[in-house]
Amino acid sequence: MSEKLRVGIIGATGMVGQRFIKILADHPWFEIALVAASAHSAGKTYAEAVKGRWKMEGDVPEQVKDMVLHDAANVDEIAPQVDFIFSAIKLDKADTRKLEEAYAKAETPVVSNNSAHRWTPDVPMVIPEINPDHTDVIKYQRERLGTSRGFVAVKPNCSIQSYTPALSAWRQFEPTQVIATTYQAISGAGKTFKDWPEMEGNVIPYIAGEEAKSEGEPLKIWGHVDDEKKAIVPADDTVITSQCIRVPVLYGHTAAAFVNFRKNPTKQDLIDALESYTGEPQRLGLPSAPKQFIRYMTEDDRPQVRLDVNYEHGMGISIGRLREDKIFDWKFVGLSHNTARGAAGGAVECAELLKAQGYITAK
Ligand SMILES: NC(=O)C1=CN([C@@H]2O[C@H](COP(=O)(O)OP(=O)(O)OC[C@H]3O[C@@H](n4cnc5c(N)ncnc54)[C@H](OP(=O)(O)O)[C@@H]3O)[C@@H](O)[C@H]2O)C=CC1
Ligand SMILES: N[C@@H](CC(=O)OP(=O)(O)O)C(=O)O
Repeated sequence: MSEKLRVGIIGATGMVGQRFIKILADHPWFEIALVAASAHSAGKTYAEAVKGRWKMEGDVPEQVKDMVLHDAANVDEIAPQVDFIFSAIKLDKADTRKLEEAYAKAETPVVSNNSAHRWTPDVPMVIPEINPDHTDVIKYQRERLGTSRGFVAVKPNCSIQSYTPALSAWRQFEPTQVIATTYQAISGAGKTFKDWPEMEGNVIPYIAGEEAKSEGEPLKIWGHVDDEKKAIVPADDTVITSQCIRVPVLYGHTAAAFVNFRKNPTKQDLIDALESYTGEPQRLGLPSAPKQFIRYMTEDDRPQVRLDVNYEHGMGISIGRLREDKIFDWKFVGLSHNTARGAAGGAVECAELLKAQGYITAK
């Protein structure tokens, strides 16, 4: 590859924005051309803006330290300077939808972490290993927006990524009912223990809006592009119910899940399906693709957050404790990294897929 694509990060100063900076500091296809955040940060250098709130391991990467932050609202100023945008802004949903579409209409594709557009019917919500074909809907979105290259694509909520990959590997056995309880890290709320000391030794049984996302988003991911409706139609053959709990962990969302199937897989069928599950990112050799998307751990006390969260650089999913249940058919535990696979890493892999498919190009 000769030239890297120029990427702008909006919301670059937050927890997810910082993870984007870390991942993209040394990316073979993309280079950080511009950083933006709220009007409050605009005009500061990146290093000044994150002073005292840099939450990543290691120092702020050299190449962004002296970059001057833009106000993300200045679409006309930002769009001409970049080939595409990663969005990690935290704004209310209506404003986010408007801002992300403004970039798309300025012919600048947006790959977003924000939940605002997840249920826009012609916006693909992509886990590249699972539903890479959903990007087919982009042609209909471009038709609606009147663009030739601009569009919005999103990655799903972080907590679903600890159980949805396993259920996706098991779609062939026709899962009908699922209970998923998630144990979510505080970085999911953009926080560390320093910012949120009440979380030390504590458990909070409420994360606003999370249960609806946990129950609904996998269905869109398992849906299909309907050419008549020019939209993604969610699957309706699985019902998920969930409870989402905040726990005193910095990185790593764990899920304890129960599942009923229409078919009758054995334990070995289920393990084989996990271990052999592979997708477009592996086939295409995308730079962020884990070699092994899902691993099965046989030890009784795994996966553990401390030992396993960074599996495949935080891009792999660890599953364990698969066993028969008295009420449901099977139960298991899953773990994923919420700011890597679950946020910035998942979005970067999605952008790599979009580039490989020809949707993101140099301007
Ligand atoms: N943390 C996680 O694990 C996950 C987060 N997400 C989503 O990613 C997004 C970012 O989350 P997170 O990084 O945790 O949030 P943070 O609160 O850590 O960061 C928010 C970012 O948004 C910027 N921002 C705030 N107000 C505005 C504004 N008016 N205009 C432009 N930018 C603004 C902030 O800039 P400034 O510094 O100037 O205030 C900052 O860069 C959210 O939508 C979140 O729901 C998705 C999956 C997982
Ligand atoms: N709500 C998640 C993080 C998040 O931002 O989710 P979403 O991308 O769906 O808004 C958590 O607190 O762990």
